[in-house]
Amino acid sequence: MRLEASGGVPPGRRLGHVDESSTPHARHRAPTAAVAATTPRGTPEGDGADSVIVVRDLHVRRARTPVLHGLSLTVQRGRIVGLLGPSGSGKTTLMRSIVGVQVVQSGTVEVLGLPAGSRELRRRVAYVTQQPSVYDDLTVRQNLAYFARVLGVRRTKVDEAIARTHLGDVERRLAGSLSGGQRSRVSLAAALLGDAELLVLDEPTVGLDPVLRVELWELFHQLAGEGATLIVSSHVMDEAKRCDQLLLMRNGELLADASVASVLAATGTDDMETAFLTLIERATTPMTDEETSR
Ligand SMILES: Nc1ncnc2c1ncn2[C@@H]1O[C@H](COP(=O)(O)OP(=O)(O)OP(=O)(O)O)[C@@H](O)[C@H]1O
Repeated sequence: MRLEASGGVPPGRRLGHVDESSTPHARHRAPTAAVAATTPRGTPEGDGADSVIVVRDLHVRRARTPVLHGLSLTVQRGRIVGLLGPSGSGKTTLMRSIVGVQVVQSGTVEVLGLPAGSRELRRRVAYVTQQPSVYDDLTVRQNLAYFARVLGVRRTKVDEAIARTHLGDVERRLAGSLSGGQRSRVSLAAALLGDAELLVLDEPTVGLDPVLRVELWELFHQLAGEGATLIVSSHVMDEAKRCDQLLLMRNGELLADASVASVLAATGTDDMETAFLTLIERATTPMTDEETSR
């Protein structure tokens, strides 16, 4: 995971990966299986004071290939939003668009009432990428003390972040000597230093044992209880059940934007993995004669 936007993108890191082309592309057919209980797709409620993220008709290309095909969604304050989908479905690209480091082809992304990537959002939005962003030759504590200084926050925030991410046992170890899961937690701890209003976390539980996974989800719920909004991507379907809102993605489209209960009810199952597979199956079922003759 790499900390990109808590207190700004690290020096030397280019903003807005320029990988779009201006060539228009054909609009994809909306999946027939879309579940939209939270917000009807295509009609985000952008005016509500509690909308932290409003995405409208977002199209993104990467290396000239269309990756996001007209996504629209709204996220309300204090929610934990699970961003789920197979590898390559566009989760990271959507997250990058939300934190404002992705050039978009068309559409709009508003975060906390401002265009994504606005300077004013730098301290209000924290982004933890899949690649840990830590200095290997500094200890855990030194890493966090450094980021605290960059952000201009009190040193006590370092203790708080270490405690919240359960890094106390390794705080004096060099980051380079830690396991992948521990290094990821250092990145997460750095993201917590600034009390960001929106936390965008790309696969934060990868490489964690089941106990730590549960503890991390407890932390996410505490943060949401304190008013933060969290976008958490994951491949692990049972983690979806811990979220308030699910965004299920496939091939750059939203198969569902709904609560867990709605997704399960719409697919007639109790199991999130089966629900997701059902949605995929419905989305890929060829249209019937009846539908095409309309
Ligand atoms: N830098 C890049 N240049 C070109 N194409 C890219 C780049 N990064 C991602 N892509 C492509 O964009 C699509 C979406 O990728 P993205 O990383 O957003 O998916 P993802 O759902 O986050 O995948 P994963 O779960 O494996 O991280 C994929 O087809 C991927 O190959």
